[in-house]
Amino acid sequence: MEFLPKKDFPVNPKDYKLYEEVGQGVSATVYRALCIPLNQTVAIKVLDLEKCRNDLDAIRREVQTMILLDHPNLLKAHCSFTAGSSLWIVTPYMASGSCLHIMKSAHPDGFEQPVIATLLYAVLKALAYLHCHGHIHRDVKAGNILVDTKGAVKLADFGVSASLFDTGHRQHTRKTFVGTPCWMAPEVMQQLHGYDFKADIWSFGITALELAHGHAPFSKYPPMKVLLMTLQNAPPGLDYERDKKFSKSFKEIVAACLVKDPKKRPTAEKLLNHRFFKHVHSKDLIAGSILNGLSPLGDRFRMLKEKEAEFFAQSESFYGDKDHLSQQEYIRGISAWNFDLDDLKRQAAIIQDDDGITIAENQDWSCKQNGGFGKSAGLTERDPINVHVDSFNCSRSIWKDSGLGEIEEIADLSPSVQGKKSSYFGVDLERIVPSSKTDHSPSVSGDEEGRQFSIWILLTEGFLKCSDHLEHHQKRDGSCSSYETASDDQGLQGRCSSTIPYSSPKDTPNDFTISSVIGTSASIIPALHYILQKNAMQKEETMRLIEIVDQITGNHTEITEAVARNKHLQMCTVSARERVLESRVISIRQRIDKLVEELRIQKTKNAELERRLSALADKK
Ligand SMILES: Nc1ncnc2c1ncn2[C@@H]1O[C@H](COP(=O)(O)OP(=O)(O)OP(=O)(O)O)[C@@H](O)[C@H]1O
Repeated sequence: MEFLPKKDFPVNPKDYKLYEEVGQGVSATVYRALCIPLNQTVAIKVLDLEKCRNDLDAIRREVQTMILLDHPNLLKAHCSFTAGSSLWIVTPYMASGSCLHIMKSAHPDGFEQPVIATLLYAVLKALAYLHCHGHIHRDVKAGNILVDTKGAVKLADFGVSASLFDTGHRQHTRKTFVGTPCWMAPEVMQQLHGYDFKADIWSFGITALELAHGHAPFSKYPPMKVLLMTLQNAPPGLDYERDKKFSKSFKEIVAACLVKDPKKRPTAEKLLNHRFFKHVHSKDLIAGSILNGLSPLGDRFRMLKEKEAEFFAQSESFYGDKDHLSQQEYIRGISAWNFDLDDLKRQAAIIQDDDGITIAENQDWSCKQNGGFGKSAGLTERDPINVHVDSFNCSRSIWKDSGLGEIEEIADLSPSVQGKKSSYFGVDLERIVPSSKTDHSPSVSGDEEGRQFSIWILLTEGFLKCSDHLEHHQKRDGSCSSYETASDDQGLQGRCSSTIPYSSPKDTPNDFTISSVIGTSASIIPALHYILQKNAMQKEETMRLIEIVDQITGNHTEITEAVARNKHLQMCTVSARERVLESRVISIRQRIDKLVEELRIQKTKNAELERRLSALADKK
C-alpha cells in the first residue's frame, strides 16, 4: 500500500521520527513527526488496519484520492505506506490543530463573525473543488478544519473516514450506519433515496453554527435525540434575539444551507458568491486573532485528553459500561459514531416527546429574511419531516398506506447506494402504484431478517392483491422470478423483468413469489381461477381438519358451529342441486314412458295391419 510521493517523501517508517500525539480519531492517532531526510515537520496519521480490516482496497482508493486531489484548502497526503499492521498517512503538519481544538482551548463560545467567514470561505472553496471532482466529504465539521500557525486553513479527513468505516468495524451489521450525528444531513439519516454532495452543504451549515456558538446544535443531547430532532424539528439556525451580534447575511447563509430538502440547498459554488463572503479576510486575521497565545498543539491535546478522561470517569456510572465507549466518541466529536438501531429503539422507548427542547436554534426565522439567495434557496422551506421512532423498527423500508391509493415511504434506514432511487429487492417501487380501497393495512413492508410483504398492483380494472401461490419460480439461488413492471427508464424497451431475492422462509407463511403483469385483465383470469380453486380446496381441507380436531377433543366451539352451519348450507346447496336433477330425471322418465307408450301403440297398429294383410292373402 505504498504511493510514490510527488516530492521525495520517503515511504519507510525508519525515515520518520514520531513525536507527541496531536489528535485522535476512532481508528487513527495523529502524531507530530519529523521526516528525517527532508528535515521537515509533518503529521502522521496512523491507522490501525486490524480495526478496519474489511476493505483495504477502499482504504487504498481513498488514500490515493487524498494524494491526487490538489487544492490549497484541502489537506493533502504527501505519501502513505504500511508499517506492521498500521497504515501511515503523511500529511503537512497543521500546528494550530483543528478549529474544534482551538475553540475547546481558548474560544468556548465560538469565534467572531469575520473569523468565521474567513474559515468558512476556505472550507467552501475546498468543498467546491471536491464536489466538482465528484467527491463528497461526508464529515464536514470544526474538528476537520485544520489551521497552521500562519492562519492557513485546510479541510481534512476527506472521504477517508467515511469509506474506511462504511466497511470497517464500526459498520458491522446491517442495522448500523455511520456518520457524526449532529452534522449529519436528514437525508443521510433517512437513507430514503441515498444522498449526494448536498449532504456536505447541510454539514457546512451545522459547522457554521458550531463555529458561531462553540458547539454544534443538539450537541448536548444523546445521539438518539439528535436523530429525532434533526428529522422531526425545524432545522436549526441563528436566532434573531440570541445571535444579535451576527449579521443578517450570516443568518441567511446558514438558513440556506439548513434546508431539509437537499435539492433546495445551494451548491458550494453558488455559496461562494454569497454576500456573507464579501468581506472575507486574509489568513493574517486568523493568525492574529484566534491563534494568539495558544500553547503548542501537543500540550493542548494532552490537556484536553486529561479533561475528557476526568469527565468520562465521572460520567461512567451515568452512562453505564456498554454505552460508555460510544458516548465518549460522541462527546469527543469523533466521526462515525456507531448507531445500533436496536439500541436506538430501546432509547426511543424511554424518550418523552416533550422533554424540553428549548433551543432557540430551532426557531424558524427564515421567512423573515430577504435577499441573498431569494427564492432559489428555498428559505421558507421549513416543514419538519414527520419520521417517527417506529420507523426504526424496520431496517429497510417502512411504508404506510395513506388510503385512497397512495403509499408513502416513511423511512428507510438501510445503507444505501448514493444516488439510487428507492427500490425494494431490486424492484423499483416508484414504478408500482400500490393501493387498496378496501384494505388499509400496510401494503409494502420490509424487514432485513424476515421479509413479509404483499404488493398491491394496479390493474386495468381494479386492484389485485398478489400474495402467495401465484406462479412460483423459486430459483436455486433463493431468488424468485419474475416481477414485471412497466419500465421505460431502465435501458430496456417495453417491459422489464427484475428478480426479487427470496424472502426468509422462517417468516413467510408460504413460499411465495410475486408475479404479476400490469396489462390486460384477461391476462390475470387464469391466475384468479387458480386462486379461487386453491381457496376452495383449502377451505374444505380446513373444515375437515376442524371436524377431526373437534371429534378428538370433544369441543364444540364457535368454529365448529360455524363449520356445522357451513355444512348445513352445503347440504342445502346439494339437495337443491339434487332436486333439479331429480326433476330432470323424472321428466326424462316421463318422456321415455311416453315414447314406450307410443311404441306400444305403433306395435299394436302394426300387428293389426299385419293381421289384415294375412287375411287378404288367405282370401286370394
Ligand atoms: N495534519 C494534521 N496536523 C495537525 N493535527 C492534525 C492533522 N491531522 C489530524 N489532526 C488532528 O487529529 C484529529 C484526528 O484526525 P482525523 O480527523 O484525521 O482522524 P479520524 O480518525 O478520521 O477522526 P474523526 O473520527 O474525528 O474523523 C483531528 O481532529 C485533528 O485535531
